[in-house]
Amino acid sequence: MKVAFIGTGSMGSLLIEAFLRSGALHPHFICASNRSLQKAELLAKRHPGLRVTGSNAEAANGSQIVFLCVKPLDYPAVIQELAGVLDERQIVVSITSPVQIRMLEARIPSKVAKIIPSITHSALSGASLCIYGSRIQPEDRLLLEQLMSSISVPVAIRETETRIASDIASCGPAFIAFILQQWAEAAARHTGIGRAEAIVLGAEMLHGTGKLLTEGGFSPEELQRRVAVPGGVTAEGIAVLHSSLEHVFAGLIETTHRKYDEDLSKLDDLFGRRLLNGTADDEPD
Ligand SMILES: NC(=O)C1=CN([C@@H]2O[C@H](COP(=O)(O)OP(=O)(O)OC[C@H]3O[C@@H](n4cnc5c(N)ncnc54)[C@H](O)[C@@H]3O)[C@@H](O)[C@H]2O)C=CC1
Ligand SMILES: O=C(O)[C@@H]1CCC=N1
Repeated sequence: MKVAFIGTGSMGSLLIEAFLRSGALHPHFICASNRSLQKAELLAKRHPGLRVTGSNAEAANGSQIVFLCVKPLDYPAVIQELAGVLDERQIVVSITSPVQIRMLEARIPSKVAKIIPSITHSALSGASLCIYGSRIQPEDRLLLEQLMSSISVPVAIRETETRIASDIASCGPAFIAFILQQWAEAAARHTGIGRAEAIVLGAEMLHGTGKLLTEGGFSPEELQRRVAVPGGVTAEGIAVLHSSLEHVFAGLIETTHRKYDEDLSKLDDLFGRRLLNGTADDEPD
């Protein structure tokens, strides 16, 4: 099975290397393209056999699955380049949340899916969020879920849930890392423990907590009950978090959804302009 990756930045490279490491894909069956070819060439150097090209159309041509790994506002240009080479047998996978499946189905003949990945896939873990377009057949879905399960836990979601699910699964590692950083810095400031030591302790704690919440079968409520012994320290700490965090998550969700809506309307505009004029200004890397 030939698989193409358009865009070999952070997420495109991460997906390619995770699929290779898991053994799901072999370098000889991957073709990658990137606007600046040097970035893709680094991947080819690390993985002999992997083909790279500066032409998105050449990468996509004849590939059974084409992963689009560029930023949302770069989609209209990439789709315009690919429209002439894609056919109805190919599966095109968008990895970005604001690009709607309807936007792609209106412009290319291929089957379209949206799969939002997460940096956690580089540790062959985390949930990948799968949304299937109207042309995706049961066998296409099976193929995509088999591929994604080599590096993640594929979870089917509705397109209307993309932003919130992506907040948790894809932005979540950054949000949790930020909380850990703040916690470790406060610990260092207030107690004199080393920041690095606090981060090691926190990272091991997160690893174990994640395991308990997944394979351990714990719910968040059970986990709190088991740790917060009556009259103990944890319950006092949870009371502080309860009052301090009350509005934090509502604000977070409001902000990410506002940004998503802005991107969505920019995309509608950009896709519309490309359809009318056949072109639009491209931003350099
Ligand atoms: N970074 C993350 O944790 C996650 C990112 N995503 C999505 O992945 C997408 C890519 O994000 P990153 O990899 O972080 O960004 P990035 O900026 O690292 O990579 C984008 C790549 O696309 C290339 N590119 C731009 N225009 C191009 C064109 N016309 N043809 C070919 N290549 C082109 C750029 O040179 C760059 O290498 C975004 O849409 C983002 O929403 C989704 C989930 C998680
Ligand atoms: O920050 C972003 O826009 C991307 C989407 C999900 C994670 N990172």
